[in-house]
Amino acid sequence: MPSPATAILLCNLGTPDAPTAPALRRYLAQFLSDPRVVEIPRAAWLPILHGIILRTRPAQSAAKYQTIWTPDGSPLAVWTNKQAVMLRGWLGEAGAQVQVLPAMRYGRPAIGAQLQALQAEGVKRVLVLPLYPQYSGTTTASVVDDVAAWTRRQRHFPELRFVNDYHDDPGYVASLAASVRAHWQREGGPADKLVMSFHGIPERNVRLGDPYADQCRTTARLLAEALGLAPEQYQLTFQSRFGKARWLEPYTEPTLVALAQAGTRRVDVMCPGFTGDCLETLEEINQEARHAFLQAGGQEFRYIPCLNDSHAWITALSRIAQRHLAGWPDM
Ligand SMILES: C=CC1=C(C)c2cc3[nH]c(cc4nc(cc5[nH]c(cc1n2)c(C)c5CCC(=O)O)C(CCC(=O)O)=C4C)c(C)c3C=C
Ligand SMILES: [Fe+2]
Ligand SMILES: [Fe+2]
Repeated sequence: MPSPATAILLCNLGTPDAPTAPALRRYLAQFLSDPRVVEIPRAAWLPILHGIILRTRPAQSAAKYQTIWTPDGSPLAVWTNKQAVMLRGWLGEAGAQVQVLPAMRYGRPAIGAQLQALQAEGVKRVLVLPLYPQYSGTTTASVVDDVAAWTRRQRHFPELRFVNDYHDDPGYVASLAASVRAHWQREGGPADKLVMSFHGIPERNVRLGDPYADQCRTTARLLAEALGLAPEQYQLTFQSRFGKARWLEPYTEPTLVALAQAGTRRVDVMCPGFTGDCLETLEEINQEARHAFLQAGGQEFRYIPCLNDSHAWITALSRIAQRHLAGWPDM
């Protein structure tokens, strides 16, 4: 059978090739020299990046990756690859003949290399679908920049469409709600509080017009409504602060410590902005934040896994894709 003329590029952040300092240095150098991620002027930032950060952080981060690495590689890559395979299967069952390739903004497989492979196969149309439900200039726009860096080098490129966000998509919210209900069923009921931790960004980006914070708040509200939670039963927080500037607040770990100190005994903790488990969820939340909560007097820290390969999520993702593929031939 000839390969389909339409493809989806399922884009994620990317991850190092190995949990080692040299692999982390390559990955972090690419990530942190993206002007979408660090907006400090190049002339000031690059000496700090190469002279300070890339001398110390690679070894520290490698040690963290070692604690979550699997026999099949980095969890972020494992889940992204599995989601791509499942999405293709789901769309095929729905009668849409599409190729689905995973692609990473940093590291491999690179977005440009995957677009080149699709072009070589004769693909005529590509839907770029980032695995970020909430739009941010730091993530979604950076994927678009990378696609544009490839089109700039092509004389003739496929027709392109981009998904900006799906933070309020009913299927996405329902799949999150289903994951929480399944967790409550396993645990015998809800904890005292549900903490929804999203990746942070600098507060300045939001002041300058990045819609990310609003979209996180909307996702959290819709999820709470789907679960029938009153405002005092859940809390939205932001994690993974990087650097000294002010980031979106409240910060996840200090909030968990404050909750424990104020007498909250049991927490359910989830990361709705991450569609697959990765370093930020498995290490920063399920190891570091857990430790901080228990050290501060909390009794039980119950981590709720990301959507990963849940059927409700792949169904939601295939519906999001189908909506954006509508009107193209063979859909
Ligand atoms: C989900 C959305 C994400 C946003 C928004 C985001 C912004 C952002 N991140 C950094 C710095 C780092 N992030 C790192 C890891 C990382 N970040 C995301 C997602 C978002 N980042 C994911 C999925 C991951 C995990 C990757 C994995 O391999 O599992 C890291 C690397 C790890 C480390 O050394 O700590 C850095 C650095 C900034 C500066 C930023 C916004 C400005
Ligand atoms: Fe990040
Ligand atoms: Fe982190």
